[in-house]
Amino acid sequence: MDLAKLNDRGLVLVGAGKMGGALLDGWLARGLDPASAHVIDPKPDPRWAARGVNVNADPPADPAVLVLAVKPQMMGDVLPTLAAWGQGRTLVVSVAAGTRIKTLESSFPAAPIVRAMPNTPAAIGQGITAVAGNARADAAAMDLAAALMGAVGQVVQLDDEAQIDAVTGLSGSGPAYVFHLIEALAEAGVAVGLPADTAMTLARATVAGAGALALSGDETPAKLREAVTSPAGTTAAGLAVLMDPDAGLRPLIARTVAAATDRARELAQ
Ligand SMILES: NC(=O)c1ccc[n+]([C@@H]2O[C@H](COP(=O)([O-])OP(=O)(O)OC[C@H]3O[C@@H](n4cnc5c(N)ncnc54)[C@H](O)[C@@H]3O)[C@@H](O)[C@H]2O)c1
Ligand code: PRO
Repeated sequence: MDLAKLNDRGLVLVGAGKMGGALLDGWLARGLDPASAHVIDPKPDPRWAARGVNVNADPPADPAVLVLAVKPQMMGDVLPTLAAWGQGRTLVVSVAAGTRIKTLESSFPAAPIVRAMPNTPAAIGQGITAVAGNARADAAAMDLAAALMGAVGQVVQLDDEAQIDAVTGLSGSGPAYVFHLIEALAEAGVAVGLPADTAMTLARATVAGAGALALSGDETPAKLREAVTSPAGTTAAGLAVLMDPDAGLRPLIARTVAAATDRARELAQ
């Protein structure tokens, strides 16, 4: 979408921390006029004001979109202060883990509401967001939400809000798993004899390059893996460890995603 379309009525972002900030970076880079962007945050990063975004000042009475990006634990304090935007003209988008549509509806009973679970690569337009709407979120509202999140990456529409917890465990938290993979690769490179900075350069570029290759064509990850693996070669030796059915990556990642999904369910309110 041309985010310039939001520029007439404005966008209000409540909570411009790591995720809200990543989204705002992405939207500003893709045509949102800083003068139409309004941040409400008690500890705003000075970069927003420096870029011409309105910070804690005179938000519009009926913005096109209200984006909630505070911690789920803060929602109880924050939602009652925002009820004036729940009249139905403003699309409410919450990116919070855990906070259910039902909870949001109690503060915004007349509003179209979309729960969205993005991830931080949105800051460079390479996020992925899953969305689920309430009954008032008609096709136009879902299109607006998909366009908003589509401006900063891919969008997946969910059939059922309950799936958002699993999305949170996979792609919401997932960038952290991948960053940890880079750390682990670099540390392993040092352990086998490389200087730390060289190992980090190699690890970072390997993960980024493999990720880009995985997205670039129709080859499955399995085919791409096989293309790296010469019979009886080095990769086969490494994968014998990594793909061990009991101690390898699969069971570890399964437990990792399950733990994050369980935590999203625990945060439910
Ligand atoms: N960080 C991620 O990768 C990620 C991914 C997907 C979803 N989320 C969701 O995004 C939300 C924010 O997470 P985060 O990681 O950006 O946290 P964060 O702590 O970086 O950001 C939260 C922001 O909210 C602000 N804030 C606190 N109280 C406020 C109030 N009363 N009114 C307005 N703003 C207030 C804080 O100052 C901070 O800037 C969470 O609900 C989280 O579940 C985060
Ligand atoms: N960051 C948030 C958390 O850790 C939600 C997904 C990623 O709770």
